[in-house]
Amino acid sequence: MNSQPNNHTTESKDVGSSSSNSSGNNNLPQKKILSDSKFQHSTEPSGALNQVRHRFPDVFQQKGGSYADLPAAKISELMKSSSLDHLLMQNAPTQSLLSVVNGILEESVERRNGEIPPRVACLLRKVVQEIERRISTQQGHLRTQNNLFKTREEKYQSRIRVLEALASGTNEENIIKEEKSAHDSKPIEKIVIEEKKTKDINHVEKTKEDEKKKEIDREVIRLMKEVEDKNMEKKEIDKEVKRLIKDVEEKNMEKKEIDKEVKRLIKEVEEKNMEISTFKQELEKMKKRYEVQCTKIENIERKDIDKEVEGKNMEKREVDEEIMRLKKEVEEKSMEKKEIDKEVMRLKKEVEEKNVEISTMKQELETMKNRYEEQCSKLKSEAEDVELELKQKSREHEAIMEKLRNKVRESEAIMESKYQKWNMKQNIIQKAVSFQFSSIQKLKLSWESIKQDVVKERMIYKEECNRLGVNLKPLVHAAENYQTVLAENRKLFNELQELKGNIRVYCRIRPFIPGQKEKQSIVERIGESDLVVANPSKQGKEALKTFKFNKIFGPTSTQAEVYDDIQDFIRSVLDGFNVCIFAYGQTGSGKTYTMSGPNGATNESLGVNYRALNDLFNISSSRQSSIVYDIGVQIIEIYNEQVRDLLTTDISVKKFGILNHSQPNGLAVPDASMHPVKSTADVIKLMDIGLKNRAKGSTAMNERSSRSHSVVSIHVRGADKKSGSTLQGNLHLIDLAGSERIDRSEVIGDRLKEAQHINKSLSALGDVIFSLSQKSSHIPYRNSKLTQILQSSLGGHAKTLMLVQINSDVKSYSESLSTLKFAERVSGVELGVAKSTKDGRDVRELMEQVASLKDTISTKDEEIERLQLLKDLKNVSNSEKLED
Ligand SMILES: Nc1ncnc2c1ncn2[C@@H]1O[C@H](COP(=O)(O)OP(=O)(O)OP(=O)(O)O)[C@@H](O)[C@H]1O
Repeated sequence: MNSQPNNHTTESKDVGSSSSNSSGNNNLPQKKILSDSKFQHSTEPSGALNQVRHRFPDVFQQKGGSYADLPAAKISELMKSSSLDHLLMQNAPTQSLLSVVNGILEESVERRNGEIPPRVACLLRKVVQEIERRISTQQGHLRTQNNLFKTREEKYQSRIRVLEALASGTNEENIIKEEKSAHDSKPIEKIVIEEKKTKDINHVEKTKEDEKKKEIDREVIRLMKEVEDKNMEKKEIDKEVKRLIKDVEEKNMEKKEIDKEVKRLIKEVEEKNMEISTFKQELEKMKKRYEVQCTKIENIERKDIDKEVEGKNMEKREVDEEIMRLKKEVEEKSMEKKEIDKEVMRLKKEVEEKNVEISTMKQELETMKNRYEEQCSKLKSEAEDVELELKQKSREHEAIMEKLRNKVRESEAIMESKYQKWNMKQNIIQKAVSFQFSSIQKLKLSWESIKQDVVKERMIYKEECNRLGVNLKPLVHAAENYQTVLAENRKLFNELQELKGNIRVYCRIRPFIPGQKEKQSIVERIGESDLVVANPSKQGKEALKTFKFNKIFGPTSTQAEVYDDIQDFIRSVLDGFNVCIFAYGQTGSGKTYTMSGPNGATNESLGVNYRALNDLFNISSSRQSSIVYDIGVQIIEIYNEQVRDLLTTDISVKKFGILNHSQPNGLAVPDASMHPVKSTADVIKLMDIGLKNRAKGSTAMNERSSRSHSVVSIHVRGADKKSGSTLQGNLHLIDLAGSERIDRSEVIGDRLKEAQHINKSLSALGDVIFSLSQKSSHIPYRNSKLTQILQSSLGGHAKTLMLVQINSDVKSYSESLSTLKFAERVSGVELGVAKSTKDGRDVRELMEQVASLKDTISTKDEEIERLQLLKDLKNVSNSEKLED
């Protein structure tokens, strides 16, 4: 029965598809489903089935046209080998079996007048039994399927319950954990603070966790809803299945009845067949008896025979009538059989219809089952997914909970350690507090004693302060006298200057200018204050001539070195002295260089004018606490015995008057413009303007020789802040015109006139200085404009510095010699080395006086500093007292 029919391939495919949808645990039901599918396919007409249906009558016809004619062996062979039995054995479709039965019945009706051979009837019974068996198997399968559905449903229900339990379990677990954590939080204030911190840290994680949980819950609720929907659907499907099963059962009952009817009819047909066969036998016997009678008649007399024949004919007619009757009866039976056949056909049709219905129902059932299975599998996969997800979530939850637990454990440990630390600290603090308490007691006691000491100290301090106040008085007095001391110091300094000589002569030897052809110098030796020049036209000692000045600057001397020795004069100006610095020398000997510096001078090459002004401003600003200075500048030139203002563009003033007697403002040329200056930069600007406006001309000795005397007058007015007294000082910085001899200058006309004026004024200057040094009663100031202007700065307490410039070139020997002689006349007589020697004792005394005064000043300075310190200390203590 297990051997496969032609539709084996289709079945295998069905098996494959159903097995792919079912789980491995359901092998047994799957097999049943497999046989169901077999059954199902057997109901459907297939190619193989039609083949069997068409082939079947041919098989019977080939065997001699009648079933009755077939020998028993042949029928059994047919049954066993190729046809019905084979079909049965091969698990042929039910439709084919029914077709076979139908064919047999039709055959028996058509060919055998309703006579069905008993073997065929037996075969029919087998077929009917097979159909019955299949229906019952189908029924069983349906029941198993139903059970399977129920089992699956239960399984899914249990899974859903597990999922629900899992979901609710996670919630409960979380609630339990939360409760546990809440329970663990003991109401220790410090721990609560710590726990709060931990909770705050975990709060964010918990919120995330809750959100995740809520999401899972929502997913579970959605799935539960889906499961409920599916259950509802399943219930409906179950109801439908039950209804179908009921229908199938009803149909089976109907079929059973039909089968019974078929059986009864078959029985009837068999009985009729038996009757027919009995009748045939009797007919055979009668035939035989007739033949015997015929032969007997032949042997008997013809008459007798005829009579007998007539009788026999009568008998035969009777028999024929009987046969006719029987035939009629057979026809009736045939009619009956036909009716039965019709009934069978109708029943068959009905069975077919029922089968179709059953197959439709089965198909429906199958589709529903498939749908149900699909839904179940989907649900299952979803449930598995959800289960996996839930597992994943629960694992994540577990991990998070583990983390939280670890954190809680860690924080517990930390709290424990902190608690212990706090306990230790508390103990320490308690100890410290008790220790401090005792210390405070001690301190209180000592405080009391200190208080008394402080009172005592205060008394002592007061006394000390009073004493200090008494001591401070002379110091304050001394401090007040400081300015006086300073003034005294200034006075002494100027006295010292005077002792050094109010008219001083410095000699500077110009170096050879780069590019100068002849570099033969007349200077043989340069000392500190003496200079030996050699006459190039003479030899030996005769050629040498020694000149002595206050200071000699060689060709290598820098501008700074020269100014270093001039600086003291500048200080005197701020002390209210008139100072006159002028450069004297032949053209090109470096007068302008020394006084102003070269064109585009740098810091290093700046001349006396700029350095002096810079110092003036520096010193005045250092003294600004005590004296306020106002500085003004005038720049004039004396050209051809005419005074010109170099700082004005106003040409209306043609002649500048010169005041012979010093005015209260100290101005010799009051009409010249006065320019107040605040810084060196201001003065530099003015000097630049003056230099540009200065009259210059070309001489044989210098291409651009200064043809006038330039006088830069700086007028300083100081006001003492404390005393209100004022002082006035003038600084005249004079760049004289070249002192060369007229014959050597090779000038004529205007230039000659210029040179004559220059020489005249220079000799007048020499005369004035000489007269001053001789302390003559008459000083010839009026001989030139230059001496008139410088009158206030040359006589009296004025200080004069003459910078004698020498060009050491051999060619300029005679000019240099006359310059040196002029300077010697001025310095030698005025300084009066001899006079100085004469008054050596007085000078020494004065020098000693100066030294002792300097010592006094330094002592006073120290004392003032000390007093200042004491004063500061007193102030501090007073402020402390006030704070107390
Ligand atoms: N000490 C020095 N070092 C370098 N160069 C110098 C020095 N003295 C003068 N000179 C240069 O010599 C030249 C003449 O100098 P300067 O013009 O100063 O002479 P001067 O006496 O003013 O002439 P003048 O009377 O004709 O105006 C200039 O080129 C100047 O730079």
